[in-house]
Amino acid sequence: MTTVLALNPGSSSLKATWFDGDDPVTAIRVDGWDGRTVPPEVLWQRPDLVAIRFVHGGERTEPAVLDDAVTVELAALAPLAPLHQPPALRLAAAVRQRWPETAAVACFDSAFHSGLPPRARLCALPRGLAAEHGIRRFGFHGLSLAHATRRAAELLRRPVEHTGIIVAHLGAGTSVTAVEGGVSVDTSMGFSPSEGLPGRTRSGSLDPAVLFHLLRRGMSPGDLERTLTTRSGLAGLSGTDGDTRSLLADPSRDAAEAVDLYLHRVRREIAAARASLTRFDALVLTGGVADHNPDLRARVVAGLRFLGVAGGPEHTDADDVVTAGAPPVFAVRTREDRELARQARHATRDRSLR
Ligand SMILES: Nc1ncnc2c1ncn2[C@@H]1O[C@H](COP(=O)(O)OP(=O)(O)O)[C@@H](O)[C@H]1O
Ligand SMILES: CC(=O)OP(=O)(O)O
Ligand SMILES: [Mg+2]
Repeated sequence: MTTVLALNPGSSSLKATWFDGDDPVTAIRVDGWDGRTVPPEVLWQRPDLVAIRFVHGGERTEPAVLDDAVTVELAALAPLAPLHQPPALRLAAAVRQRWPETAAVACFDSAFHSGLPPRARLCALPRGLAAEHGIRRFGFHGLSLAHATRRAAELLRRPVEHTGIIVAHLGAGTSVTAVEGGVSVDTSMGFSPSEGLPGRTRSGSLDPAVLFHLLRRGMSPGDLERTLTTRSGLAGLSGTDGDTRSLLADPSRDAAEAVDLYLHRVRREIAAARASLTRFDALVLTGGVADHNPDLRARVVAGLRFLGVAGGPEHTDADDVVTAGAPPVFAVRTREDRELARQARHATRDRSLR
């Protein structure tokens, strides 16, 4: 049986899970990971195969076995995912150095969105300019979405081809995606994981005039990028570290306003996603916030009665919570690790390397 190490460098944590076949045997989570040093416990035991989450795969639609050429290609995308791509590249370098004989597979968040239709993929810029600079919308959180979509179809007891769902991934990064027939048809993150909803430290979408204004007032492009990616979002609004646990424990008005804005923006994005679907069979909530905080889940759902979503009786199904309604709400536990292991096994199934 193949052992797989699944590595998920998120913007607020590093998660590692060892699988024996399909079964997770050990998992560790390093909260507040600095993205620079690779903690030794993450590389404690050599697996047969390593799967590494890269949020940005550019135009790639499938996982790729990491070699020098793929690494150079992924490094070129670092400016489009500054919180994620450099740490993932460091992790990949450490893995390849430690276990040069072991295949390491890059699995991409963006690949789940490779079927976005033009209306969701294009940016409303001059076409020539967008083409010259490779500007288009990609979408992220795809490994989480792939698992959530599969699980939602199981819970609906229907083939995935006959489902229309909205998935809100509520983690340190926040996104909402409309998935029809198992395919992403629209999503709130775009060219980079900075578009759309505010995150723990990311501003999310802003009027572009805010950027011109700050640049004209003397802020450098580098400072602007750092401010919008590491000092904004829930952290910037509240003066805390932006973790929902810190926000909910903070009695200040700023923290309460940050939570209110977050919930409002998540609901607004869910309502917008409904316009991208021809059918709406379930709302799926996933990501660290949804996994750990039933109260915040209920507060998102409480404002969505106009979509037919309502807080009804709940039951658990394996790791997940089903709230009855038409459509129902599924709190699907985030399992990017399972998806990583699945994709890496699939990508290397014909290789003698394993
Ligand atoms: N026990 C918990 N209670 C409430 N919120 C939590 C808890 N654990 C994690 N979270 C929330 O989940 C967020 C992290 O989500 P996660 O999806 O793990 O992020 P990432 O993958 O980007 O590191 C934290 O910022 C925090 O807001
Ligand atoms: C894409 C993204 O924002 O990921 P995470 O929530 O893991 O930081
Ligand atoms: Mg994450």
